[in-house]
Amino acid sequence: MAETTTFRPRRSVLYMPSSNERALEKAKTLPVDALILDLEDAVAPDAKAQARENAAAAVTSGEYGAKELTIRINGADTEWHADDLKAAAAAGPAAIVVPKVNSADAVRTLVDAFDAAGVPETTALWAMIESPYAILHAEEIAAASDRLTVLVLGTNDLVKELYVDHVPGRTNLVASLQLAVLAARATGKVVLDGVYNDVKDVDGYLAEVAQGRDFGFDGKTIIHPGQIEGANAGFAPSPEAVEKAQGLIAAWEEGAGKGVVTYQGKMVENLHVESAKRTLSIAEAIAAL
Ligand SMILES: CC(C)(COP(=O)(O)OP(=O)(O)OC[C@H]1O[C@@H](n2cnc3c(N)ncnc32)[C@H](O)[C@@H]1OP(=O)(O)O)[C@@H](O)C(=O)NCCC(=O)NCCSC(=O)C[C@H](O)C(=O)O
Ligand SMILES: [Mg+2]
Repeated sequence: MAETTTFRPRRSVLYMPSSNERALEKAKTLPVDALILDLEDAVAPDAKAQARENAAAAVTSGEYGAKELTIRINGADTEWHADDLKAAAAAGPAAIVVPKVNSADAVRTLVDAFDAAGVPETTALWAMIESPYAILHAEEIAAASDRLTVLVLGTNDLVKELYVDHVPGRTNLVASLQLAVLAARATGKVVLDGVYNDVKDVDGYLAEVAQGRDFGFDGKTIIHPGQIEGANAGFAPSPEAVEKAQGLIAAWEEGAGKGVVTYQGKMVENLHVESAKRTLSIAEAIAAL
């Protein structure tokens, strides 16, 4: 289940309350890379059972095209966790998203629980990193199992646990975001940025998308259809970046055998060529969607 072998775009990963049947229907046509069918925070306690059924039915419906379908279950310390896991195991989504994963031991316990519940091997574990303790142990969490393929930042819970507010530019989260990206890169995992709550603030949202991309996130979790386009564009290589990557590779190949060439006046070494090739392979994977 290594994520590094085949690249799968996860620019836009949309949460939706699995109790919201209208949203579940609408999502079939939305151009997102992945969906998180939520059973946790977005679903009221008295709607949990129906949401569980809806999420399982969505996963097995075959009506969501190529979108990667995941189910976010309730945390291991809740009364709903066991039933959620059982339903998700039977449905077999691409991944089960588990909130508030705080340690490597918690990952190992979850993987054992997946096996005990009969979760298919094709279903990965996506772990949500959303507490100060989890941030400080993100590398251990990420490395704890091959089954864990994606780290998902939960910035609402993180802000709550840090006793801070959401501020423009996320200056109070910079260290946390960077640690999460470092942990993912050090262990070969995918890492998704947290959500932007103000669904009407387009400028603020796009600034946060750009910030997440610059930090090195692979994509953004989102909460509203209006946020899809910004994430899809922000986490895809721009046409200029693709053109530059092609030119850089061509310049390198023309200077065959030299350890260093220049492109557009700048030094190019093999490591820059590797980055350019990565850019092109991401662009190709997106084009192939
Ligand atoms: C945020 C919302 C409650 C806003 O809902 P609403 O006011 O109904 O939005 P609109 O009227 O603008 O909706 C327009 C149409 O789009 C559909 N819609 C809206 N949201 C979604 C969605 N997420 N997925 C699919 N479709 C959606 C509406 O049904 C309308 O459709 P139509 O009538 O046919 O035109 C709402 O957007 C929402 O509930 N969002 C998801 C909230 C959620 O899942 N939250 C939990 C995860 S966030 C989190 O906490 C992460 C982490 O744990 C952390 O700690 O940070
Ligand atoms: Mg959360």
